[in-house]
Amino acid sequence: MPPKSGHQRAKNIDYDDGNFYSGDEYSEEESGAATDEMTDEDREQMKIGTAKVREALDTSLNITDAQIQEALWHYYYDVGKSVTYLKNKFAPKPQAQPKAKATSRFDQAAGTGNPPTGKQIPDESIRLAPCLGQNFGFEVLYTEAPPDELCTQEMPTTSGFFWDTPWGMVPPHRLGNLTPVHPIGYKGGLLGGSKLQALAAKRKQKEAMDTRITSPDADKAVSLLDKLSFKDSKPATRNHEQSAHAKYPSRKRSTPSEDAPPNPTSDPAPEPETEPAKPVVEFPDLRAQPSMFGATLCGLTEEHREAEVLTSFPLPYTTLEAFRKANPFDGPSPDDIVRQAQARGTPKPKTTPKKTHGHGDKLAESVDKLAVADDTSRVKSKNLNVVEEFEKSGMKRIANFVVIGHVDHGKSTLMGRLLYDLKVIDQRSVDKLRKEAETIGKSSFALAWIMDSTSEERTRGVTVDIAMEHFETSRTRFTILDAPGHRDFVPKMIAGASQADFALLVIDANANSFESGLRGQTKEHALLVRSMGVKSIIVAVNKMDTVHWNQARFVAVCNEMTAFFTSASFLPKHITFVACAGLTGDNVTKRTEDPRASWYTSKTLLDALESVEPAKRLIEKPLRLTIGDVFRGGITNPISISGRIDAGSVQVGDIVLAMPSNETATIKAIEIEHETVDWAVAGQIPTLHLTDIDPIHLRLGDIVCDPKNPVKLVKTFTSKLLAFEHVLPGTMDIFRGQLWVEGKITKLSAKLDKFKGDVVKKKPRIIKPGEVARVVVELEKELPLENGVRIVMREGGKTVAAGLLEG
Ligand SMILES: Nc1nc2c(ncn2[C@@H]2O[C@H](COP(=O)(O)OP(=O)(O)OP(=O)(O)O)[C@@H](O)[C@H]2O)c(=O)[nH]1
Repeated sequence: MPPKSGHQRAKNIDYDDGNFYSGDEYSEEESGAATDEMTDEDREQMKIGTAKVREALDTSLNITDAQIQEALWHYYYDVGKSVTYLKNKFAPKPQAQPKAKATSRFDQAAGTGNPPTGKQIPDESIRLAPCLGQNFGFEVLYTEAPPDELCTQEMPTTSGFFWDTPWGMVPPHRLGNLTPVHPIGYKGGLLGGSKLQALAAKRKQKEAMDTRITSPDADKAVSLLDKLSFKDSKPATRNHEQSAHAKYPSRKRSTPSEDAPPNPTSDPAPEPETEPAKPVVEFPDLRAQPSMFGATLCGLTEEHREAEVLTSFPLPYTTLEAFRKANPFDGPSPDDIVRQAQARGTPKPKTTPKKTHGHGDKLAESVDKLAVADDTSRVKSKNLNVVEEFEKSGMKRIANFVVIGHVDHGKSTLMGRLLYDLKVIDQRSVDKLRKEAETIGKSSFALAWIMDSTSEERTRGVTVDIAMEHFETSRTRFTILDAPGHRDFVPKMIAGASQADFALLVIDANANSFESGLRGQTKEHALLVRSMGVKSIIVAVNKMDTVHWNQARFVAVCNEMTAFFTSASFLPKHITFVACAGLTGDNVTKRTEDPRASWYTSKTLLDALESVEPAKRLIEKPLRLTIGDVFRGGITNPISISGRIDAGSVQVGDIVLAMPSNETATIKAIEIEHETVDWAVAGQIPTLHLTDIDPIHLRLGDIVCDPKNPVKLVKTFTSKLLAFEHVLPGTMDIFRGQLWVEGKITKLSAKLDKFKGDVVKKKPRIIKPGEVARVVVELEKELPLENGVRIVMREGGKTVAAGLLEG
């Protein structure tokens, strides 16, 4: 039968169980041995003690004098302890404990079975359990009673699955600082001696200490230190001694200096010149011969070496000639070849192929063929004057807006409806989506699927990533950035907001949903977009069909939100409310015909979008593009990025600088809304196909800028912040768009007047929600920042403040 796991044993044995002290480790014979060396004084004490114990014991218990004396002997004539022990041992046993649940072999092996019962041992809060640890040359310190399984007779030489592992054969160089002790084999008893032995030894130690230190406090402290310093006291020697004490030892009165444990406060005792002779106990060697694998792993014993057993085991085929000649690391790796070819961007000059191992060279050739398309020398700049080109083009206004709001308030559906009504999406595609949505029982999501295109988003019914779609009216080219509403995706929403000129906040008109939205992301999103510089906001009070186009409900939502927007420093003239229903299309692109909505005479959603004045384009400023997405892997365009141009312009052939990686790249091609173009200007969200750069240097949120006018990397800055929560000096996550690093507010310099910006109070201790302050921020790593850039501070997944960089 395989040895039981420690956990299983722990379940089946109880410290209170009478059998715990029985068996080989304690017998009448041994107890006799223990009294062999009694002094007169011992005999006298024994006599008195026996009488007292007998008196205290229940007469119905059948306990002999020898048993009482044995107990007294081991408890150093402590009548109380002896009585407790004898009662425990001989009193009728309490009802059997219910059988513990079996632990699976997997749990046993993984050590994840049920925890040991961990019963407390009386008078001891800390106890050393050397029985397991000694097999590995160290000891285990338990802050409570050690698991029962460590102290049972069923304990093999090592525990659990590793009981037959040849520990002793571990080669010395693998041991590090460990001093292994050879397993001592089964000996029919506890490796560390019986409980009585332990108690007797402890009492002996205490006695020795008593003679040295008289103060009771010092005594306690030293006894604790002794327990802790147990590790340092020559483990190997003690292990040998312990293993020799298979029988209960006879007790000797020893002088304190002989047996006292090492006292860390006193000078170390000089080492004895010669080691005292150790008792030799022979145990049968129960270790199995090492397997071939084990021998390979751990090395061979002397015996095996002498017997000229194989000392090494060649791997198959390694003796073959071809194997010896082939060196897989000879020459560049396939990755290196691809990278070099990409970086060069020029076809490799034809050289006479070396007759080598073939594989790497063939790959290099084929990569070079592919790399023809990646020829940097062909990326010629047309050297256009982009500002003039833009003015000549008569391009429509550009407006990018981010759709924000609490999860499930209908953002994607509303945008799907907008695109459908504007015929950006044809009827056939919508029918197809409807069918697909019906098959998985989500027909109401068909319009949302126009925006939510990934299978994850469709099956979960939740937007996960920013979706980008375009549409245009007679005056404006719009880009929709549909942000996820779920709080787990707030950083994605920040990414969307960082590319937007204005925001569309979608609110469910239903009272319950509106309330939960306020507690959730409705307000947080609005604050975030404001913190990121968005000035104008359209509020779509959506799902008006669910509240029967109740005017009072609409007014209530408008009032509550207006109060909030004002506190978040949106100007009333930049806030527009629209009552609509995305699912039915009422008031989205055309006015509703529902008679219940006759009270609403204001703008449709499309009119509201048209009436927002887009942000001013900073075309003549140096280039600043925030990377919103990175695409990798195309053969012709191995690395592409997309993102909003915050300032400046780009054209094909331009060399741009990515920050903070500080790496340059060449623009190979530009695409806007799937059309190839020669240039792009501030406000647009182009896709740039790049060359001469490794993808690792381009991350979401990085800034692509003009190498002649690069953005600075900053580690410490002053910021004017608006607090949404209480702000104290301390660590925060600092966001610059999608880029974020850990940082901390090191100083609250001043509290400012919210409207005029004047200093109201110097060195405030705390900034309350709604207050504006000047603070100093230190970042763990540098971020590309410059004056006027907006940052967001979040802590524990919550937005606590937003700031404007001052320098
Ligand atoms: N009755 C009614 N239901 C609507 C309306 N708009 C959306 N819904 C429903 O609301 C649910 C959620 O819509 P979504 O468009 O996925 O919501 P969302 O805000 O985009 O959700 P996330 O993107 O995951 O944050 C869907 O079942 C829609 O059919 C509406 O105007 N009226």
